[in-house]
Amino acid sequence: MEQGENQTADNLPVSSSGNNESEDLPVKERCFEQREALPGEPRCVVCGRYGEYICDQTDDDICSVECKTILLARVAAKTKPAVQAAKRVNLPLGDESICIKDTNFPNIPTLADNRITALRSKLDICVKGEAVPDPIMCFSSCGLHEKLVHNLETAGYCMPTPVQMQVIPASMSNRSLLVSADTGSGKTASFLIPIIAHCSQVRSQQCTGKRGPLAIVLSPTRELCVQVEEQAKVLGKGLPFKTALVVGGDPLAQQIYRIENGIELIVGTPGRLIDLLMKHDVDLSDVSVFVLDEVDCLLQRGFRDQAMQIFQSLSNPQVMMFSATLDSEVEKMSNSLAKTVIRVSCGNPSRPNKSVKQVVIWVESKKKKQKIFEIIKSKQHFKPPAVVFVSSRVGADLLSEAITVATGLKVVSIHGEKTMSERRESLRRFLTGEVSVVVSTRVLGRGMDLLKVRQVILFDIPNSIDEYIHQVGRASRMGEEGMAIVFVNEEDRRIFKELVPVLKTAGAPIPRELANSRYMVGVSLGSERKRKLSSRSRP
Ligand SMILES: Nc1ncnc2c1ncn2[C@@H]1O[C@H](COP(=O)(O)OP(=O)(O)OP(=O)(O)O)[C@@H](O)[C@H]1O
Repeated sequence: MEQGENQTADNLPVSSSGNNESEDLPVKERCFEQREALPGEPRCVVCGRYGEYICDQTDDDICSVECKTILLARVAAKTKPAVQAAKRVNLPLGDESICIKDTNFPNIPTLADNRITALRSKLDICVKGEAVPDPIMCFSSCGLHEKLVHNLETAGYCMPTPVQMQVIPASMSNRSLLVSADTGSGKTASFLIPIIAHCSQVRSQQCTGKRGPLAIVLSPTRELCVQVEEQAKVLGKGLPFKTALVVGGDPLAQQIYRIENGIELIVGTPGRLIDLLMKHDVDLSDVSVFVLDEVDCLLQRGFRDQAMQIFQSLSNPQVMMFSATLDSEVEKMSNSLAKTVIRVSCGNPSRPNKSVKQVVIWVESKKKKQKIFEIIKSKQHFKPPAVVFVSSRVGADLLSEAITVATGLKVVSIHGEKTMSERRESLRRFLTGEVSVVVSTRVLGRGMDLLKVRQVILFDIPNSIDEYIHQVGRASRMGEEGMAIVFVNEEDRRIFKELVPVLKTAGAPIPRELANSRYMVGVSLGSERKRKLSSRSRP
């Protein structure tokens, strides 16, 4: 140990040089307790904050016990031959061959800051915040456990998507994040990978047998929770990583039993999680990661109070918030969850996915059924499996029956009034190809990864442009081409002013009745240009 260092908890030497005040203060346990580095001060090699301490095993500057643990895990992972830390990869856009800049792998050639900026710009990544970690170009570059890298490969994740490139290193530096990225761009794995890495690392270093949850993911719908939990299980296979699904409609007792038996991650809807926490004493003191998936929805009235209540029962967690649609209102509200966030924006969020062709048809309400029957009967226009979105639960049941009668096809409906087992069964039948059409309320509108679906029909256009963007997004995953057929008539006038500019930007034909509608007065390309500029100026 160097002279002038104090031995402290966890064998972390505290440098006393130049900072007499810190001598009496305890070593920072968590990264977020540390302040940002001032110009010229040492920076933590893991998170970039003030590097107040020196890691005795590596001689690197670090900010806290937490970052020391991460650093040592990375060093250990680096020495394992199976983890290829310095793999050369081609940029997905362009023909440049570059390596990852990772301050924790000093032997890897790094990119200069201006090239990092160019790389972000090429990948359509915008960031805002202090000392934002550089993007990674391959999964193995951030010291992930060998098994996790293997699981990613098995799942077919050869390289990270742009949102993953930026979010994974930022999240692994324990920074809170507000992320917007296109529908179907891989946001789920961008928070699951760091969660799995964190949980398995904590467990492998833990001496006690205590296994209270370490992370919570909140999602607005049961179906989305089921999907996220399933993906978490796939990616965390073979690691000390267990999950609990906490959603309404499933027996509460089973959920409590599972948590009591030791898990790492809870995936749940706000209502059921609150219910569980009120009725049962779940120890959340070890939860250090809190994810709000579809954050704009979770911060809307109806969910907001519950989400905040859950947040308040945690002690200073790292908060990660995601959606394809974020506006300034959500940004403001997100400040009450995390004070200093990194803002990441990838692709073209708050716009319908470019890979989905939008076909808007003006149809009077009484003719809508006839129109959808025609489409479904047409070999040229019907591209099953297809999701039909409607606005009401009764409407979903009636329309699914009507389609079956008119076309002879097997159709199921999914909405919030059905039991959980009915919803699961209908989704199973749809996903396995047993039925080719599902009629759903907005329950399937957000986040659902309906892999083979390339066609959605918005029988009833939703009330907000954000829900529109999410529903249209079900027709494409990872840039695959899809189609959204949208029925519109004067009853949908509340959305006209937002819809038309969105269609114009996408180059989608606008029905004459919509373009000439008296509810369109005052909407011009000028206002659209303003909107584009303001969204571009956002991070
Ligand atoms: N790195 C990757 N390589 C290959 N496939 C990936 C990768 N990351 C994610 N995927 C797949 O891409 C699909 C879309 O991912 P995901 O559902 O996370 O999108 P999303 O951004 O959350 O979309 P939405 O906003 O609609 O919820 C999924 O099928 C997922 O398994």
